[in-house]
Amino acid sequence: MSAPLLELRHVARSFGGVHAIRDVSLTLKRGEVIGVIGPNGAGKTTLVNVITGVHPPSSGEILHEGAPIHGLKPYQVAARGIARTFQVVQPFPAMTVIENAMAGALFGSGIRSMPQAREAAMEHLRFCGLHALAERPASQLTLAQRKRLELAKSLAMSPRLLMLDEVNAGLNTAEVDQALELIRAIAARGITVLIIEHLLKVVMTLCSRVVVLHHGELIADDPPGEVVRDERVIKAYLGDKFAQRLREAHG
Ligand SMILES: Nc1ncnc2c1ncn2[C@@H]1O[C@H](COP(=O)(O)OP(=O)(O)OP(=O)(O)O)[C@@H](O)[C@H]1O
Repeated sequence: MSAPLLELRHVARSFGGVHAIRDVSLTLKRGEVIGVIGPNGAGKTTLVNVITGVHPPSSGEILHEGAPIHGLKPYQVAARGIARTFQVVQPFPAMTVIENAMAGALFGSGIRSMPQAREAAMEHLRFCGLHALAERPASQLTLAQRKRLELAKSLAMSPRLLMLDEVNAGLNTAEVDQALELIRAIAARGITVLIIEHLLKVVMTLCSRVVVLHHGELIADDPPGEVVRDERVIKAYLGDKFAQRLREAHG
């Protein structure tokens, strides 16, 4: 049997006396869409940061297709096809939309020529519905468009695992629905998606599995229908009334 796409074994990361994540063990399989939820400060972004080499784990192991990656630098992790978006989207404002997407193509995908990078960038802008804005300065984009550009830039890196950190935060209902469609289309390409999300609607409709963090600990790793019935999750995060509404809305 081949090794899982990604495996975390007893991973912990502390900052001074703060245990941002503790003893997290988790396996991601190819083609899954996994949600990560939990209260503010639960360790969700730290989880992505340790996987991507931004903050190496204090202890534990991270294996990508069976090979350890926990000592690698972020660019080395990216080169293995592991990409992420940031909670606060920061396109290079002085560059055009297509130049931003080209940066992704040149950085992560192995493409080295500018015409090829441009072609790849345009394809990803089209996929994300931004091709008509290709020559605009990135600074002119709306928040929803900036988030799409962040996706296009990450996709241009040809990832096999894409981690989305609150990609829907600040969007209105219509924009969230459009983003949902886009994330579905990304997953349909066979890219494994790990999505940190506060909007439970997104998690309930998109994810086959939901990981719940609380005070840095993984307290659940189950299908969404089970997570909303899990007493620990209800107590730590959802609350009784909200959990009840979710169960009613999603059977
Ligand atoms: N670079 C850092 N230096 C110091 N403390 C940090 C750092 N990064 C995270 N922390 C701390 O680790 C804990 C987990 O933070 P993290 O950002 O991972 O949580 P989160 O679940 O993503 O929260 P949110 O939903 O608010 O984004 C918090 O107490 C945070 O203050």
